Amino acid sequence: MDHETSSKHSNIKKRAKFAVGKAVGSSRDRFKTLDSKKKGNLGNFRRIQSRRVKTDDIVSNVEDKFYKRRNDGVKLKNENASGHHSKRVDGDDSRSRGLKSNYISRKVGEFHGNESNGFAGSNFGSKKKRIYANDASLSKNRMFNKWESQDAGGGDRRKKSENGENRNGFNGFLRKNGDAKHENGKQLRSSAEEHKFGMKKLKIKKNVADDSVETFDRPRRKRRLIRIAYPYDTANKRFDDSLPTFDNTTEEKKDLDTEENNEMSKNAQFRAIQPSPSIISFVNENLLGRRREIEFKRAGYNIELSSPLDNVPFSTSSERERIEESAFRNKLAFFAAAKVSSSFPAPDLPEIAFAGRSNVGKSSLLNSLTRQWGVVRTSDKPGLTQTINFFNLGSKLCLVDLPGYGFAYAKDEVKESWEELVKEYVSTREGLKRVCLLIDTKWGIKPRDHELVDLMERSKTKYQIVLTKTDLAFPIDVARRAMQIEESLKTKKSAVQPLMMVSSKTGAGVRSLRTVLSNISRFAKL
Ligand SMILES: Nc1nc2c(ncn2[C@@H]2O[C@H](COP(=O)(O)OP(=O)(O)OP(=O)(O)O)[C@@H](O)[C@H]2O)c(=O)[nH]1
Ligand SMILES: [Mg+2]
Repeated sequence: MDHETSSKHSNIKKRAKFAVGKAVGSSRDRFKTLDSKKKGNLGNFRRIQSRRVKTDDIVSNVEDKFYKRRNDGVKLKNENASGHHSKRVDGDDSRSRGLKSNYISRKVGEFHGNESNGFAGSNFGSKKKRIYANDASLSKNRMFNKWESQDAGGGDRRKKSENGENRNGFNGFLRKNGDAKHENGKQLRSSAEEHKFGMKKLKIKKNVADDSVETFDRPRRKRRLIRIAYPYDTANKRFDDSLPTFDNTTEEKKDLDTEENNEMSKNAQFRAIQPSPSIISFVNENLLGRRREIEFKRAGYNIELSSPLDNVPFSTSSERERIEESAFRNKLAFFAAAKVSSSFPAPDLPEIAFAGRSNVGKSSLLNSLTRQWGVVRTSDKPGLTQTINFFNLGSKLCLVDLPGYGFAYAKDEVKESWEELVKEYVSTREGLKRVCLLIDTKWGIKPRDHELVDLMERSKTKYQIVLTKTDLAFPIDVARRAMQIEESLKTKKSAVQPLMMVSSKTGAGVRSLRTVLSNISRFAKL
């Protein structure tokens, strides 16, 4: 018996050396000596390290049980052997770690309801088995399946013969495993709860099952937060005069329904508009509306230039970007900004103002008309221009960029103050020769636009409608919108014909607008 036990321990020693000492200690040392190229497989080293940590934890968990069992004289009576073992377990060298690992595996087996079959989870077999044993805490059910397939081998036979208590053998393990799984399930749940409430994870060392806590230490995947820069998608949103409310009262729902129906009928009405042939031909000749680049190329425009349609087609490099209107060849220079009417500069030059809802493209149009990109600041966020900005175009003309009204990211009081300022400017400003009222082609005239139109009618300020962002609508819709607005302003006396259609992006219609505006400066009398 003694002989058998001592031979068993020498066997343990050998296998420990091979299994863990070699795998953990030696490879780690070797890793240290490797050069950076060979360290490529860092993942392997880490895996080995983590396995080692688990092993050490489990050893401290089961140490007491091991010595208790041994001292009870179940099988291990040999003084030498016990002394040898205690030395090994307390020791810190790789060999003792290997032994610990073996013993732990066996204990894990016990934990899985195989108390009588002490070697059920033993790693005396292949290296693979040792890994499974350590993996036990990762997934009890999975481990069961692995053991079921592996323990059918020679390792099981040895357990039966060596352990006197092993009366149930492998079948016993199978029978009891169901209960064990139930227990483990509970423990896993409790561990998960601990983790959930942020409690200390590795605090109970005596319970082997608590090693499962480690399995939850893996960093959880962070939930992806989708941030929306603005509360509403400004690109596709029809800007109403007020922000939509989200109250779920039935009355408001009804109102929304009726509004929606109205909106639908408005769309249907819009689609029913038959544009006049002159408008359609103007749209097609100026390549207005959403078009493919190939059309621009065929027409001889260089699409690599900004606002390509504002260039001379088939031009040589010396001709390109030539502005035919002399007034617009001058340098655009900012010279005043006003928040209140008292700070308006003296009206020395004929002025052309650009009014419209926020984000309609007023500032962009100024840049596009003068071909001086970046002089006037633009943004896709409504409400960038917050003061009345005055720009000199040489000594010929003054271009005025007004703050937008309607939808803007600003406080209501602030927006109201802008609107009041704009109204005051357009109705009282001396030297104001024309207001270009910019309307987004996609959305058409809105109530706030009508308000301004009425005001300019009362104050007899000349205004001209300019459809913007035509490149975002189909050509036929551009023509429809132009037709619709012309019809609605037929009776207005201060409205100047023709209605203009432009795109600051493609440059379509910009040249026509430039011609109209330079004529104003030419014939203006101050
Ligand atoms: N596709 C397209 N986008 C345009 C056009 N004109 C302007 N934009 C875009 O519309 C956005 C608003 O342009 P702005 O010129 O800043 O508009 P704004 O009317 O001055 O706005 P506020 O200063 O807020 O009143 C910017 O992102 C521009 O790039 C156009 O003709 N076509
Ligand atoms: Mg602006």
